Amino acid sequence: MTKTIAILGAGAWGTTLANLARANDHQVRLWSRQGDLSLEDVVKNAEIVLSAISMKGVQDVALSVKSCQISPQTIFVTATKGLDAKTTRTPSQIWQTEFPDHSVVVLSGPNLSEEISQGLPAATVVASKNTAAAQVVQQVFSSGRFRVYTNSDPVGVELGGTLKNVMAIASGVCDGLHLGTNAKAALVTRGLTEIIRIGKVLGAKTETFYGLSGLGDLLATCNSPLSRNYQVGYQLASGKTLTEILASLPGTAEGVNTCQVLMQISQEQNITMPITEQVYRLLETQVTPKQALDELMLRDTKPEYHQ
Ligand SMILES: NC(=O)C1=CN([C@@H]2O[C@H](COP(=O)(O)OP(=O)(O)OC[C@H]3O[C@@H](n4cnc5c(N)ncnc54)[C@H](O)[C@@H]3O)[C@@H](O)[C@H]2O)C=CC1
Ligand SMILES: O=C(CO)COP(=O)(O)O
Repeated sequence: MTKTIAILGAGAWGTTLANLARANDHQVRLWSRQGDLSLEDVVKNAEIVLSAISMKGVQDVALSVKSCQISPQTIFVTATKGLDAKTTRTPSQIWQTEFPDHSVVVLSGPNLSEEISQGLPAATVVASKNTAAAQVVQQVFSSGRFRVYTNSDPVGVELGGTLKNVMAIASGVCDGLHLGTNAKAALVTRGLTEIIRIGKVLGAKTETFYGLSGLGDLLATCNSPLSRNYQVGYQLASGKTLTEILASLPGTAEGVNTCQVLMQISQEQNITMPITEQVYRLLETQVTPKQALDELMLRDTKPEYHQ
């Protein structure tokens, strides 16, 4: 059945998702700060409101939507991969706080928008506490080139997409320094262990991180020059400054902000995050890429798995 869908954020991801929904004959209205349509007009009578806004704009946009006319049945979908700098909340937690009586669905997976725009096949996950709402969103986007799975762990799905961005920066550094395939495999695998350690404390289920939105997105983003986060790391390794890199980067690299928020969480909740800490110190110019590598390689020896 045709749905009326408001998509907020007309960047790379919002535009790609709009095209996927339109290809399935849904009525899509796209909103951006620079566009001609008002937020009020875009969300009016929408059965689904999907946000693909960069993390830094989510709280303000959610508050603006709150002052618009929204049907009680409207499903909110969030596709942002980040953490709020002020509150450390995830985007779905922000939307759910502002709309406590609505269903909120997280959409996240190994989804480099450039490949999807080219019509290449991809899969994703839609996760919600409300299974029926996740199934509605599944139907909206599913097609022969975009396979959509449901999941009942929204925070886990969301954190998989968010935490891997920091590992993608580290992977870019690893490739930029030409450290080889063994080093990359070690980094991504220990990165997953670190993601699971953080994710469990933040309320996610371990098994979610072994799925598309966890391991799947980690593999895609850590291995593709199309990833903006990977590009940040790769170019840092080549000697550019973060300011120079961000000035020429097409779109948002959420891992930079996420890394700062994670350091705050690490201190507050006493979670060990060695890779995240080195990425943070590198972004803050406290270490060089080579020093960050040495710090990780020369940590105390330990069993692979410990409590
Ligand atoms: N591009 C991709 O391949 C994918 C991106 N994502 C996530 O989707 C989100 C958006 O990414 P992209 O579309 O690639 O970024 P982008 O930089 O291309 O677009 C960001 C959009 O957010 C809007 N925006 C930024 N700050 C705002 C504010 N303060 N108020 C209102 N609107 C604001 C911009 O105007 C733009 O429409 C990010 O969290 C990203 O991690 C998720 C999956 C794939
Ligand atoms: O999340 C993404 C792929 O799933 C996009 O990665 P970047 O934001 O690093 O480009």
